[in-house]
Amino acid sequence: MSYYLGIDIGTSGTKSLLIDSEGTVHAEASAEYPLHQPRAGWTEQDPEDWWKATIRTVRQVIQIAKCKPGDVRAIGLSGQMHGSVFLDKQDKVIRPALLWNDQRTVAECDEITTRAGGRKALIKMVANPALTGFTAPKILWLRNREPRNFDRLAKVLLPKDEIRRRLTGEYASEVSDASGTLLLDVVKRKWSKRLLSKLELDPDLLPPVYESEDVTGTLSKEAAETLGLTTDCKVVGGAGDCAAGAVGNGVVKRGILSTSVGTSGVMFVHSDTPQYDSEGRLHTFCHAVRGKWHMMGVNLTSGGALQWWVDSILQGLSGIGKKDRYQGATNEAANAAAGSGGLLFLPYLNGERTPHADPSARGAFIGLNTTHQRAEMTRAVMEGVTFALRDSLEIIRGLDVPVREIRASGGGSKNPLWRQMQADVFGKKVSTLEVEQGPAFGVALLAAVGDQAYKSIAEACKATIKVAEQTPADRKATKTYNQLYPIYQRLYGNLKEDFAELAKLQ
Ligand SMILES: Nc1ncnc2c1ncn2[C@@H]1O[C@H](COP(=O)(O)OP(=O)(O)O)[C@@H](O)[C@H]1O
Ligand SMILES: O=C(CO)[C@@H](O)[C@H](O)COP(=O)(O)O
Repeated sequence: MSYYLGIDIGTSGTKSLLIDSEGTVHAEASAEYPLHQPRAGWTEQDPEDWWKATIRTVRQVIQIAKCKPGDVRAIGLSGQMHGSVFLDKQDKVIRPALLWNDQRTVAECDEITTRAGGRKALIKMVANPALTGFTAPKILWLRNREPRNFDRLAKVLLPKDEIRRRLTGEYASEVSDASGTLLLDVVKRKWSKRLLSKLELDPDLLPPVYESEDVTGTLSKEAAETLGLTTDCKVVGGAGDCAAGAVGNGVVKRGILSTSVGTSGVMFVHSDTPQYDSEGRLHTFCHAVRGKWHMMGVNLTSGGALQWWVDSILQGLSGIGKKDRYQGATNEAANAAAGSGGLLFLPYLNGERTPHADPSARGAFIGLNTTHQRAEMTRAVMEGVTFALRDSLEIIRGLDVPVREIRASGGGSKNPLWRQMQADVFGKKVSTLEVEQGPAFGVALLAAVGDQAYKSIAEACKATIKVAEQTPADRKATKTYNQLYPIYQRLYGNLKEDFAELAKLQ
């Protein structure tokens, strides 16, 4: 039998999953790792942790599925986008990777916009404005703030592409993840020589860029031995986790929107041509589907807000272990009514991207009174995150993009309360699929396409993706949320200047 392996280098951990050519999942495994915050607004991870989690989870799935090494024909890689792995000439990691939600590059975003000749000129070259989380500002930050490290710099890789290097010995990226560097000509699907030259960056810093289903190499002898696989096993381009999740959710045509509550929150729609939000609130990136694009809105702290609330503030619930902590907290939240007794939560704990693009935005509970208990506060955190997703939905609807179906994914959407809340806040039924590991499943499908088990990604999705459950909106709850949402929307504008003052003091 032929098997395909999907590996997703997420922010909270790595997930690996093994499917056969019919798309049946034979094994799944995950391993968590820490996120380091040396200062407020800075987020870093050690690429070595991703590699160790990759080895551990791949060995686990091979063991669970009891497959022969030679039966694993191809691997697809997915991962958190925008992160910067800085390598020297000997392929040594120079410093910890800066992540997608790191906010230290405000000055470098201004520098990029100026060097490009203004925001409009920049968007013309790379389809997007400069945002702190993207990769190009991180490279400039290294040049400006750590010149000795910059002098050693030979290659910059995205998180999943660093894992590819360790698997195959090859430097390579693919169009969907490369779009989030701010250095890709998204329309032409190749590196923007023009912008690289304006930024005085050597194009050799970047790896060759492929389409997502293309084979970029095979396992090296060392990697094959470490993982218990063979050197015939191919590695395909794969995709950034948002596009990979969209493939795993079957969002490969217009009309379906996917929402993801992972550490970040994502609202994703397919487009047949490059389509733009004139205000730059949504990103316009290449899709993992050849010759197609997508738009998405991204919230920097989504499931991450519940993680912060449960781990840092509640610090566990009596009698509930770490593994069940989210379920324990959300079971309690289910005892509070929709609307959390008029308590609102702004989830901008790490600044925000869509719709505010403001690194200084901060989190807040608004409307507290003495009747509010822990249940209301936990529920308000979940509702605040869901309102933030609705902000992206409203922008997408405003651009006349058809939204006939909403598919919910990510760790948070495994939770029935959060699924119901999404349906109620969006005022529309949400579906979930039989396979919940969106990005890992998506890139396992890309691996199957790369191995020619399917003619196209669309064909692979049609054959393998099945809706498991539909959650209709509850009218009464939707009415409550429709009263609260306009207040939620106004709060950021009312607090913006105070957030900026506070951020300076943190
Ligand atoms: N049972 C659960 N109930 C509610 N939320 C959950 C549950 N399990 C995970 N989550 C949420 O999912 C998030 C992790 O989602 P995941 O898609 O695995 O993220 P990432 O890809 O960023 O690593 C956690 O931060 C948490 O908020
Ligand atoms: O920044 C983005 C997309 O633009 C994030 O979606 C990251 O790609 C991280 O994703 P998760 O680890 O939360 O899935």
